Amino acid sequence: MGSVVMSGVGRTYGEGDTAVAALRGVSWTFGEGSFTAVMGPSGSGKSTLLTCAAGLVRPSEGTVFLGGTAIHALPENELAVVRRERVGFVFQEFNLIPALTARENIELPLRLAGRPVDTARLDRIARRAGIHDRLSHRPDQLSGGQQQRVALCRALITAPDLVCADEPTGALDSGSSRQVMDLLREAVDDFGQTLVLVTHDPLAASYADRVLFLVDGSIAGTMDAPTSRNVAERMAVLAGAS
Ligand SMILES: Nc1ncnc2c1ncn2[C@@H]1O[C@H](COP(=O)(O)OP(=O)(O)OP(=O)(O)O)[C@@H](O)[C@H]1O
Repeated sequence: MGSVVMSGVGRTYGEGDTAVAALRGVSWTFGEGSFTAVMGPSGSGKSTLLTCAAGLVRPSEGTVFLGGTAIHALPENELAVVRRERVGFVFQEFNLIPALTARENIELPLRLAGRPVDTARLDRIARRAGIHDRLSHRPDQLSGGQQQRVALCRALITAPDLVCADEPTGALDSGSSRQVMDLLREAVDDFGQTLVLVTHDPLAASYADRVLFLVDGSIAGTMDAPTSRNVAERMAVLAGAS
């Protein structure tokens, strides 16, 4: 059920003379258990695509099915539950709660949903993330890379239909970035998660099964089995054309 099917999705911000068409008629299926990187020039609509897929932003037109649920048509209160319980988010700024320990941060989505904490699953995920010996630390006692790995554990703890990662390595050095990207790849390969990654970094994109290129709010092409070199070359072509 962890697929996202978008059909004819458009999103316009503002009205009249100041209206900006951020997405224009995008149709795409993020298959269950797939890892897709979304790339494109600044302002091409990457974050808007991700937030429409996750139910954070409502499309102006078109339909979005998340794990079989028509989220474009849900009332706000039901959409909030979908976001909380069926989508995991990882952002550039780790967005951990400073007063909570790493373990409490990871447990938070389950507690908010009134669901029991599966301690064995939490420990397994934390061990895979290499933070099992840091679970009683608060975020300010952790490195940036460790904080991002805690954030990723928090995104995975509910076994969501979709994991959204928006520039998750943007604030990390190359070593920490590699650890986070390895972990995202494992979330797909070993936990069967469906993952959509927005990134400007060709190296990060090379971890995906496929890259989706956006230009001016439309799909401008795809690349399967990407390498960082091939992605960088395509991005240079797109930047020249846009
Ligand atoms: N809340 C908003 N209000 C008005 N315009 C917006 C809003 N969010 C995005 N836009 C506009 O929509 C277009 C697409 O933005 P979006 O953030 O989706 O692009 P992006 O490819 O993720 O950009 P970047 O790589 O710079 O983060 C841009 O022109 C942006 O200015």
